[in-house]
Amino acid sequence: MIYTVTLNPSIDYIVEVEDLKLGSLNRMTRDLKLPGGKGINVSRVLNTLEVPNTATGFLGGFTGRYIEQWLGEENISSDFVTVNDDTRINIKLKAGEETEINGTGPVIRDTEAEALVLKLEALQAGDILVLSGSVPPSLGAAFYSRLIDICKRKEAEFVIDTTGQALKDALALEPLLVKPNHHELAELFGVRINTRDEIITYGRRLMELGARYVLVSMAGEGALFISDQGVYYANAPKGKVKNSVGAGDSMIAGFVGTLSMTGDVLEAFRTGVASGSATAFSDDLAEIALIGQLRTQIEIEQI
Ligand SMILES: Nc1ncnc2c1ncn2[C@@H]1O[C@H](COP(=O)(O)OP(=O)(O)OP(=O)(O)O)[C@@H](O)[C@H]1O
Ligand SMILES: O=P(O)(O)OC[C@@]1(O)O[C@H](CO)[C@@H](O)[C@@H]1O
Repeated sequence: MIYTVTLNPSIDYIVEVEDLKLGSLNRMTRDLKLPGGKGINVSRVLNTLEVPNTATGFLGGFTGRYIEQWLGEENISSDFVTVNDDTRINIKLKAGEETEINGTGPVIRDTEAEALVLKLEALQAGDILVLSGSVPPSLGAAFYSRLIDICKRKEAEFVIDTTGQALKDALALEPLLVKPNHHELAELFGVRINTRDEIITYGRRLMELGARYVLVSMAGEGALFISDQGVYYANAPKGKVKNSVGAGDSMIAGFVGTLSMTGDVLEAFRTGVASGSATAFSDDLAEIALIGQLRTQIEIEQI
C-alpha cells in the first residue's frame, strides 16, 4: 500500500487578476479553491491512475473539513489526525506570471503529533510512504526523521520531497526516490547549475548519498532519471500551461504509482513526466485521458 503524508496541507486559493495593481483594489476575473499540500496532490493523482493509496497527515478547522469532504467526494481513502487549529490557505496568484504566497501552517500540539506517529506504526514491509512538503514550524524540522525511522523499522520504503537539511538528513536513510527540480538541486549543493552535465553530476551525488532513484525535473525542459542502471532524459510534451502548481507532485505520483504496479522504472519515468505535464496543462490536477495522450509524445533517451 502507498501512504502519502502531508504534514502541512492547504486550501490552494487560485486567484486570477487581469492586470495586478499593487496598492489598489483589484477584481478577480476567476477564482478556484482546491485541496492542496504536496502529499494530498500525490494521492489525488494516484487515485486518478487507479493506484490504491491512503492520504494522511494533519487537518483542522473549516479548511480541514473542506479538504476532507473533497477527498471523500473523490473516493480517496484518507486517515488524517484532526488538529485544533485551522489548516492554512495558500494563495496562488495568476496575473501573467504565477506568484505563490504559502502560509506557515497551524500549530500542531504534541498529542496531535503523537497520534500521527501512532497511525504510522501500522506500516508493513513493502509499503511505500510518500513524505511531501513543508513541516509546520511547531513540529520541528526533525519530525520527518521520526517518520522515516518507523519506515526503516517496518521495512517499508519511503519517498521524500522536501528541501534543505530535512532532505540532506533523509538521503543517508536510503529513500526510494527523491525529485528535486534543477533549481532545488543547485540550492541543495550551494552551486550554480548551467548545463545538463552539471545536473547529472549533482543528481548522481544524490544517489551516492543514498537515494535509489533520482528524478530531476526541469519544468518545460523535461526531466532526467538517474539510477544505478544509467541516466535517461525525457522531453516534456508541448502544450499550453494553465497551472503548474502540483506538476512536481503529479510527477511523483506517476512515477511511484507505475513503479509499484509494474516494477518497470522507465515506464514509471514516462508516466511521471506525462502526469506532471498533464497537470501543467490543466486548471486542476492531471486527468487520466490527458496523461494517456501525453505519454505517446514522450521520447526517452539514454545518455
Ligand atoms: N511548462 C511545462 N511544459 C510541459 N511540462 C511541464 C511544464 N512545467 C512542468 N511540466 C511537467 O511537470 C514536471 C515537473 O515540473 P517542475 O520541474 O516544474 O517540478 P516542480 O518545480 O517540482 O513543480 P511544482 O513545484 O510547480 O509542483 C516536468 O518534468 C514536466 O514533465
Ligand atoms: O508550503 P509547501 O508545503 O512547501 O508547499 C505547499 C504547496 O505549494 O505545494 C503544493 C504544490 O506542490 C500546493 O498544493 C501547496 O500549496
